[in-house]
This record gives sequence, structure tokens and C-alpha cells, in this order.
Amino acid sequence: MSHSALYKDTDLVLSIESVTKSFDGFKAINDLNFYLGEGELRTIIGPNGAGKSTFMDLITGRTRPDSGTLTYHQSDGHDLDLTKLREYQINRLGISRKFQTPSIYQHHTVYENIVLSLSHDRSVLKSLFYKESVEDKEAIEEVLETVRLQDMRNDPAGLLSHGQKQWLEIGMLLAQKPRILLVDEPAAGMSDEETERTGELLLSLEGKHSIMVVEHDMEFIRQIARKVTVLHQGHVLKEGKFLEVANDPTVKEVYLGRQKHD
Ligand SMILES: Nc1ncnc2c1ncn2[C@@H]1O[C@H](COP(=O)(O)OP(=O)(O)OP(=O)(O)O)[C@@H](O)[C@H]1O
Repeated sequence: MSHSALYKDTDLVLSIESVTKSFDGFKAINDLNFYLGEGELRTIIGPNGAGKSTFMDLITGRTRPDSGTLTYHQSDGHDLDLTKLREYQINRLGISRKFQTPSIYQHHTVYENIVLSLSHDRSVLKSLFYKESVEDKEAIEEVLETVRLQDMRNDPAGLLSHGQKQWLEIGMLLAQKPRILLVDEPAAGMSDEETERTGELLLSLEGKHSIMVVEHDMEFIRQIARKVTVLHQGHVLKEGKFLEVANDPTVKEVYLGRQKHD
């Protein structure tokens, strides 16, 4: 690709250019251009139906674009065309997604859940016989500390609060050391205190992973906002700092105004 030298200089992990995706003739994603930097924490907002989920689906290979390019810039400087890869291959490259509903093993302890996520074999039974290496143990300790679940390590995951379950799942993904982490409405259903802690957690990941957070809660976005991307009708309407975006008349009209009416 002619641009790759430029991309390396600017330390991008992902370049999305002119991407369009239609469902039954309706453009859920319409000429989307988007760039994600190494280690950046990006928030994606937009009204219902703006195309946020489809956008995430395109990155993870769950959905294929009709046209346009999705380029993953590997740390060794080589570019990969994500549209040519299957979902599991994209995941193996280090692109992970945290869905809203946690998929943890309720009857296993917090610690075991992280061990399970570390093992490359997908079978639960085999994973339980998986013996962690010294490095694995260190990595697990680091994850437990990051998600602040050290004291709950021996508790069955099913006994955790809603917020703690969400953090555990983020921890399970972190144990796999993703380069890009996509997080879908992490604060949904959380108490104010849990929401704030989730914000602190995401902020602590900045610089270590490239993170994209899709979120609706404006207070939460204000807490974690660095660069904010506003999606509208499958296209980037505005990108910038929280206040720039929040005070933009067009954004207010399509997003904030509509939310007020809702
Ligand atoms: N598989 C599909 N088949 C048909 N239409 C779809 C499909 N997926 C999404 N759409 C349509 O594309 C548009 C964008 O949907 P998408 O779920 O990506 O938006 P969103 O921003 O995530 O919305 P929300 O905030 O409500 O979750 C919507 O109008 C939706 O109805």
C-alpha cells in the first residue's frame, strides 16, 4: 500500500477508508473513514441506528464491507487487509471485543476464569488441566490488579456483582494481551460508583492497548473522553475533544437533541 510508510510514522493500528455496508439497500455504514492510533483510547458515540454495532462487526470480521478498505497495521510494520481474514484470524491478531453481556464461567473462580481465557485450547475441561507458567501467573496477577479483583480471586465468578463480572471479562480479554480492544457499552446497568471505576479502568489501559469504547452515557464519556468520534447515518459526523463535540450544533441536533426528546 502506498500509504504504509506514512502510517508507520504516525503509529496507527487501524485505517478504515471509504467503507460502505448496506443491508437490503440501506447503508448502515456509508463512506466511513476512521483511523485508530497506537495506545489510544477512543470513544464512539451516536444515536440509535447510527451504525456503531455494524462498525464494530466490520472490524472483527463478523460483517464484510461492500466496498472500502480495513487495514490493520501490525507492530512489525506490515499491513494486513482485514477484509480477507476470518473472524477467528482477526481475533488471533490481537483484536478483541467485549460484548455487553458477560460470558464468564459462573461456577469457576475469578482466578480460574482468567486461566481459562489464557489457554489456547477452547475446551473448558482441557483448560482446567492447563498448567500456568511462571509468566502466566505474573500476567494473571497483573490482570487481577488492573481490574481490582485481587481480593475476589477465589470467589466463584457467579457471586460477583454486575460491575465486577464486567471487569472480570475485561480482565479475561486483557490476559490475552490484545493490541486492539473493542468495548461495547461497558457502563450499561452499572451503579454510579461502578461506572466511575470502569472509567478509571479504561483510562489505565490507555497507552498499553488501543481501545475503542462504544457508549451512550454522556457523563461516562465525559469521564473517559480523549478523542471522541460521533457516528451518524453510518458516517463520521464529527471527531474531536469532548467539549468540541458536545458543543457542536450539528452533534447537538442529531444526538443530544434527540436524546432529550427520547
Ligand atoms: N443484519 C442486519 N440486517 C438488516 N439491517 C441491519 C442489520 N444490522 C444493522 N442493520 C441496520 O443498520 C442500521 C445501523 O445499525 P447498528 O446496529 O449498526 O446501529 P447502532 O448505532 O449500533 O444502533 P444502537 O445504538 O441502536 O445499537 C440500523 O438501521 C439497523 O436496523
